[in-house]
Amino acid sequence: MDEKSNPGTLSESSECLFSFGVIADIQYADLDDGYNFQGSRRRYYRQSLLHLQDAIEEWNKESSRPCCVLQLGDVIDGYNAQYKASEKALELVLNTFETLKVPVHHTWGNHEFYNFSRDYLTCSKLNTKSLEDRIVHHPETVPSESYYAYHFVPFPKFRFILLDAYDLSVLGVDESSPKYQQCMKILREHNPNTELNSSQGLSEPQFVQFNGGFSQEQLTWLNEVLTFSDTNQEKVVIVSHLPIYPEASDSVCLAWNYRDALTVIWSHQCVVCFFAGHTHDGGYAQDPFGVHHINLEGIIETAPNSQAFGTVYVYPDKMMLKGRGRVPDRVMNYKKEKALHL
Ligand SMILES: Nc1ncnc2c1ncn2[C@@H]1O[C@H](COP(=O)(O)OP(=O)(O)O)[C@@H](O)[C@H]1O
Repeated sequence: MDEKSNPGTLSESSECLFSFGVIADIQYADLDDGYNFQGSRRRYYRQSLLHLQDAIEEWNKESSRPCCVLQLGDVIDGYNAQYKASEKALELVLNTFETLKVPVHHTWGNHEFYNFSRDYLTCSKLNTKSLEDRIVHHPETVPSESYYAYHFVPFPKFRFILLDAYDLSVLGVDESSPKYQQCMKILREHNPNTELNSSQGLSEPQFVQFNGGFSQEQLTWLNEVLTFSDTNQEKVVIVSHLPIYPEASDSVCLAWNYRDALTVIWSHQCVVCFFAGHTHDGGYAQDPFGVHHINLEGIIETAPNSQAFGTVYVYPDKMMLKGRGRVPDRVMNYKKEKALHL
């Protein structure tokens, strides 16, 4: 399904319940324009901050303000580390987010780990876990401190889950730690290349250093939250920096163990959609279980005369993404027998 429609003009059978904003791969740096590794896509490092300002301005003036914004990771570019500008760049971006009149939920991507350690991020304003929801009498739905993931309820019967796609990763972890050794072992088992960022010759091209995956512990937690949501007839939106569905993404950009995440999600009814960043090109596919996978176009590769963000309008029977600039509109119907009865 790849319908285009305008939530503003579509004749609605029911009213919009609430909305939320989405934005990905800002990758700000105080640098002249450059290119991606392949040299095929221009990157607008300074412009990215102006794109963010523009998005915030639009969200702030929407007649019915979004409940929150989901920032899908890679908020500043890895180049900042090279120029010892990481903290300054982060401060600029976070100061810009301060002008947003609704809460922002930050996801962590590879560029966060090029600039900062996991410990640093945990103590930074990029850790928005304080916005999490705690379900009373359900300790199994409380995430462990060993990964950065949480869930929250922006509107009754709708649960949002932020996943940590770098829970298994060699990025951001101390090289002397057992976790680093374990993750390097996984990576080397799947990638014999000297340059671990290269996917050349790999049967599973997602096993590159700039990706990561989900630990069994995190997947078990996800399963518990989805079980609760199924039982309570909630609708669920999942967010991760890395995509998990091959038909919506470049195969190199997928999470290492994307199949494990899909297996968990597919064993539940409640998941409506899965938002990811990382690819910059954008992508969409609905999987055989009816879950909509959206890879959002990245701000960093968005020309000054365009835009790349969206607002998702939530209805009792569907969600509608209204894209701005190079983000297309999408209609995401709920699984037929599972329309929400309010
Ligand atoms: N095929 C490759 N071979 C070697 N290094 C690569 C390759 N592709 C990407 N890299 C490196 O991996 C890192 C992440 O790549 P990049 O395209 O910048 O990721 P992102 O899309 O997240 O910005 C960069 O340091 C880049 O130089």
